Amino acid sequence: MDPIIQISGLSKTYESGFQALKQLDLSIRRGEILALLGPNGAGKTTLISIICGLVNASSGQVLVDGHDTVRDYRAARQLIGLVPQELTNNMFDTVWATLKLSRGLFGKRPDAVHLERVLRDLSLWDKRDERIMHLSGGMKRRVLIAKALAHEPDVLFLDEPTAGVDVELRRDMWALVRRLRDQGVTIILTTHYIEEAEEMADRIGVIRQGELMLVEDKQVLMQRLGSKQLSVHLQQPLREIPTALADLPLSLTDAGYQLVYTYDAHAERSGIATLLRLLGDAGIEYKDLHSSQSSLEDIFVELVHGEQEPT
Ligand SMILES: Nc1ncnc2c1ncn2[C@@H]1O[C@H](COP(=O)(O)OP(=O)(O)OP(=O)(O)O)[C@@H](O)[C@H]1O
Repeated sequence: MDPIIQISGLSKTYESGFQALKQLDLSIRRGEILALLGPNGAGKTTLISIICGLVNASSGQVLVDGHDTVRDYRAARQLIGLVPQELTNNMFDTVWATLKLSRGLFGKRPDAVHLERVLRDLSLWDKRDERIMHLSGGMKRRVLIAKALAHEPDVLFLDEPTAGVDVELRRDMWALVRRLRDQGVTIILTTHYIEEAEEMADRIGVIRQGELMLVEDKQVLMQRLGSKQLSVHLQQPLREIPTALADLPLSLTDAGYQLVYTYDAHAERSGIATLLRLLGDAGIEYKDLHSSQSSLEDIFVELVHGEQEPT
């Protein structure tokens, strides 16, 4: 793995005493699309704000392409484009002036060709001479994205990019994100929408109460989703899985009273008939059989709402 961002032991306690991030470690791969899922207040915006140098961490370190975001702030920040949740444009400026200024702030030489491309990609070219205050809400959000791309960042953060936007803008944004990824830009997006993570991401991370509960390749997660489980509740507990069953994908739980068999939900043969025959041959009796299939939604709900911390 070639990480572009390395986060280690990152914690944040706000002045109120609230701990928003707890010892978070994460490596973000160069060129990937990483979706960070999590409920309201999980710490996603805090994490992004620390990486972008807008909020100070209480402890821990963030390196962006090897540059420490505190000691080497300018070099690190220059590599990053941030599309925040809230509108932060100067309403009196024109679209073109906003982009030009933003590019200049990052010390990049003027490049009208690049800015034109960005504006055309976001269907904003016709609006380039308009003052931002005269644009619709959707157009203002497009300007936020254009502004984040004006200095040609290597990493783009999108904080809940599609919350409350219409279908057309959502589709345009997804297409743009894919194009940027094809150009080698690393993209991190936060979202509440599981479908968005499924549709867009190479990897999915789940944050809950300031902790990274899981970060996994989407394909691996989807494979796990494609698997089904059959639970066999036994009459008598087993101390271990008998040798006759050793080749099957089985695990023993519930103090030896339950055998869990995992199989591919889409396979032609589940192998259940073989399992039951082998159980019979080995003289293992069971009371009950129960099958289940999990979805990304289940995994997410379980992770996020699973064990609530005592309040
Ligand atoms: N400046 C602050 N002072 C005190 N607490 C804060 C501050 N900013 C955020 N918090 C708290 O930190 C927690 C994490 O907030 P954060 O905005 O990072 O969550 P989030 O995952 O981005 O949520 P959302 O999905 O709602 O945007 C929340 O409980 C929030 O109330």
